[in-house]
Amino acid sequence: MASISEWYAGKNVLITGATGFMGKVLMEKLLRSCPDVKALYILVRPKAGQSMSERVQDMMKCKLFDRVREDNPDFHQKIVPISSELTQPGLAISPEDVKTLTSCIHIVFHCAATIRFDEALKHALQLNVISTQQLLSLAQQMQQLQAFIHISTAYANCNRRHIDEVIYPPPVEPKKLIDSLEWMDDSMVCDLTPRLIGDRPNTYTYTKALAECVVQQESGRLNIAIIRPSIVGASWQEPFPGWIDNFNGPSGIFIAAGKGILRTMRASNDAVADLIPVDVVINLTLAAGWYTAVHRPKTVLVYNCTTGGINPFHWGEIEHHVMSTFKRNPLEQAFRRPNANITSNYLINQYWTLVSHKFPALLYDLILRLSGQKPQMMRIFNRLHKAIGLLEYFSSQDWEWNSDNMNMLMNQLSAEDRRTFNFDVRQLNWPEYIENYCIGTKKYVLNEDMSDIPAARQHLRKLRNIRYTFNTLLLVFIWRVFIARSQMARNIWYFVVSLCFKFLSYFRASSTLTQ
Ligand SMILES: CCCCCCCC/C=C\CCCCCCCC(=O)SCCNC(=O)CCNC(=O)[C@H](O)C(C)(C)COP(=O)(O)OP(=O)(O)OC[C@H]1O[C@@H](n2cnc3c(N)ncnc32)[C@H](O)[C@@H]1OP(=O)(O)O
Ligand SMILES: NC(=O)C1=CN([C@@H]2O[C@H](COP(=O)(O)OP(=O)(O)OC[C@H]3O[C@@H](n4cnc5c(N)ncnc54)[C@H](OP(=O)(O)O)[C@@H]3O)[C@@H](O)[C@H]2O)C=CC1
Repeated sequence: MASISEWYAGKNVLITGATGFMGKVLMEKLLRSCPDVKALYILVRPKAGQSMSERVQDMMKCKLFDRVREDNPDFHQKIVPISSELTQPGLAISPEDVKTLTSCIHIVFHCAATIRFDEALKHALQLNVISTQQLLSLAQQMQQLQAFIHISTAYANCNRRHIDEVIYPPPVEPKKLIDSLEWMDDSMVCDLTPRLIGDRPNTYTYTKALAECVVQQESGRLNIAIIRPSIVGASWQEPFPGWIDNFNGPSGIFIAAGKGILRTMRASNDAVADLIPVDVVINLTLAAGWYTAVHRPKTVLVYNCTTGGINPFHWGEIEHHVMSTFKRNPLEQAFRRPNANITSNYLINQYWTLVSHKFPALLYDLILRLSGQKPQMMRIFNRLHKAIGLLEYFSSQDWEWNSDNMNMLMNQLSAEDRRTFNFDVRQLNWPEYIENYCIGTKKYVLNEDMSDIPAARQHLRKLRNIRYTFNTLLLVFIWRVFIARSQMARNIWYFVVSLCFKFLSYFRASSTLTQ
């Protein structure tokens, strides 16, 4: 049987969400490991004042594509951008482009979604559900289509503790919800949202669950697979270790901890941190594309793409390795020395939030105000607290995912494919992975140079000296205010000092006797 790379040779691939984190890694891997792929059609919209082509050109200059560029400097010729706004009717694809896509596409990877946890329900529904429905309708018209791969999330059913590789009944019939929300104004939808999402934590997981149901309903004549990754993190091996380009999920938390901003967070030390490297997800996705097209399973196969059941690692261990990496490889211009602790205790967390977040922020803003600058620290902390609040649900509990289909797929691959499209997370060395992940946030998210580490260390030493000076001044202040003003406090203080003195004298005497 043809290898995976051979199967992709000569194929036209359609990718949505190609400008996103996973979409880019998917494109890179396809271009590098399947060099004979015919063309990658990518649906892109203009954004932030940049046209579609400017965005695509910028994207291809990205460091992620360095290895592909080395192998084939003309790789951009294989990329065909198609203008599309997924929230518009017909995905806003021009009739000519529809004609091209329906006549030539062999496989579709649907990665686009809004992954924000605070997304308004109407928008999340529009993008994650209705666009998926529209893309499936387009796919139905594709004459050469062999497989449609939908990227979902392992947390689509996070209201369950044990999650099998099946599509669960939806919380509501998607069509009914779409029809109802159509006539409601935004404030009505906003009021109704908590009732609708029920025991799910946000509109993201809710709409991703509905999208799975839509995929099943529309699966009719199509060959479909669903990939459900857990928390997608930096790359493990490919194209190089530690590739990451955003603040989503744990990345923003790691950065905030490395910068010394985040000192406390509610998370369970013993809960499994179900992180999955992005290259693992992409390798599995490409392999699932091949399997779906070649073996044409009778039902929609769902692949839970997780690590917890195979090679578990816990949030407490993550905290330890993140802190240790940032102490050895500090980030530039840290606010304080990195020292974050996670706790599952609400009151302890509230206490440390007050002492280690709010108080230093107020103090820093006061200094900024006094020096004529604009206060900013409290604003940063308010945003951080909002983000943490949205993530805590996922870091305070664990889930069990069945990953039989991932194992089945691995067994279907030849030894060579298993190496080229490696998704065997049993080999993942977590401490090494977390170290590369943290260094990746430094290099690729914050664009910091590794050669500046000595200066960053020097800055940490300066912060340590400031802290010692501050603590000494605080002690003197406490002494002045509380001790020096009250006779009783003074007596207690002299008593404690004389006790210490006696203790020391005793020790000195006993140590001279033993010599
Ligand atoms: C010592 C460490 C110990 C570890 C402890 C445990 C850590 C546990 C952590 C996590 C585990 C759980 C994860 C579950 C995952 C589920 C899996 C999936 O299926 S999907 C993927 C997940 N999706 C998200 O992660 C979206 C979350 N993000 C949002 O919903 C929004 O970004 C939100 C509400 C957090 C912030 O919204 P706004 O409107 O305030 O800000 P905005 O527009 O997003 O960003 C503005 C700027 O701030 C940066 N930013 C965003 N998030 C940041 C952050 N967390 N820290 C710092 N900067 C951040 C952005 O890059 C942006 O920068 P510019 O304006 O472009 O320059
Ligand atoms: N990251 C994670 O931890 C996890 C992600 N997933 C799933 O993986 C998939 C990819 O996630 P990820 O790459 O991290 O997400 P990103 O936010 O990085 O990328 C989202 C992509 O969707 C595109 N998109 C969003 N809105 C529109 C629109 N209206 N029209 C056209 N395109 C649009 C974005 O384009 P643009 O650049 O124009 O905004 C971008 O390319 C999603 O389906 C997500 O649910 C699942 C589990 C975990």
